[in-house]
Amino acid sequence: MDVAVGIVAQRDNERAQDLAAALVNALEAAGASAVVDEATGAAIAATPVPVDSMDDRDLVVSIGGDGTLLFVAREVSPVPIMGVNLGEVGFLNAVAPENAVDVVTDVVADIARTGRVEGRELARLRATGVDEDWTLAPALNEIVVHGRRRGHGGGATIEIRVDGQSYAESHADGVLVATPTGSTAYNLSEGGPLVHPATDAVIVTQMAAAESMPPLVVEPDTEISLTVTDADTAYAISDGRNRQRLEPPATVTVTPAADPVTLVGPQANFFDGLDKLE
Ligand SMILES: NC(=O)c1ccc[n+]([C@@H]2O[C@H](COP(=O)([O-])OP(=O)(O)OC[C@H]3O[C@@H](n4cnc5c(N)ncnc54)[C@H](O)[C@@H]3O)[C@@H](O)[C@H]2O)c1
Ligand SMILES: Nc1ncnc2c1ncn2[C@@H]1O[C@H](COP(=O)(O)OP(=O)(O)OP(=O)(O)O)[C@@H](O)[C@H]1O
Repeated sequence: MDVAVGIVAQRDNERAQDLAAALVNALEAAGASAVVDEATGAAIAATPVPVDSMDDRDLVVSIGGDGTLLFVAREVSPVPIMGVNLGEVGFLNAVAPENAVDVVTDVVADIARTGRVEGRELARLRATGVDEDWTLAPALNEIVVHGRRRGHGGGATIEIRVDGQSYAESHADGVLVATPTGSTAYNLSEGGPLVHPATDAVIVTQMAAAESMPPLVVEPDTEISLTVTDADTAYAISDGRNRQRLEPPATVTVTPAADPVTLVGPQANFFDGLDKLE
């Protein structure tokens, strides 16, 4: 089959753009078609398309840091994604830049031969408003519910219910519901546990709670509900970017999202990656 690839390079990053240009050349030489995001298309000789229109591609390559991959996942999933790491941490991006051309052309040759893409499915979380009509973009890392702002005077009282049973209720900066993927991100900074990526789980971590309970790990099909009171304003936020303003009292329900993210390419060694975290 003719394989169609999309490439998204971190904006304003010349190294990412140079690598995108090298990938376009290698893919076209191998008989595949390649398009790039619009910002990259303005900098290199390649066909630019909006990132959200890459959902018709067989594979999308994200060149940048974890933030770029989270952005690409939001725009193109369920299309399989390969992450090339140009960032500092790069937990989600297993491919080193010097290997990118070889790894991408090998994967594209496999897709051409088999018509299939091999990848690992990463679960996401879905947050919806109870009695309010909104749903956030699915979260690959975490859903955070917090008060007006982080820090003194900005918190709220948040009750956490797990499949209908009350687990904790406290004044806090917020509460974080994370996937195993997100365990190494914001969850870790707030004292939540590391969860190995092969584990199916959802993590619930309070943020600077006055009366804290230990972080809780539950099985993925659990319904977590967060009821916010004692604040004029609060927010529900998916992966740090997609946010919904709440007018407390308000309840947010967090459940498994229907579509996972499919990550293609070699899997980063989890324990080696931990050295990169602060
Ligand atoms: N105090 C904190 O640790 C904190 C605060 C806000 C957001 N975040 C994280 O940033 C994410 C949004 O990313 P962004 O790029 O838009 O914001 P950003 O640019 O502020 O990135 C924050 C940092 O989180 C790292 N990161 C993201 N996902 C990770 C993961 N799964 N494992 C390990 N590190 C990871 C990134 O490499 C970056 O260094 C959110 O999902 C949240 O997890 C962390
Ligand atoms: N090609 C692009 N087109 C549009 N938006 C982009 C593009 N590349 C990056 N972005 C925006 O930039 C954000 C992430 O990039 P950012 O530079 O903040 O972090 P990063 O990829 O984690 O890199 P680093 O590790 O260097 O911080 C995305 O959420 C997205 O909004």
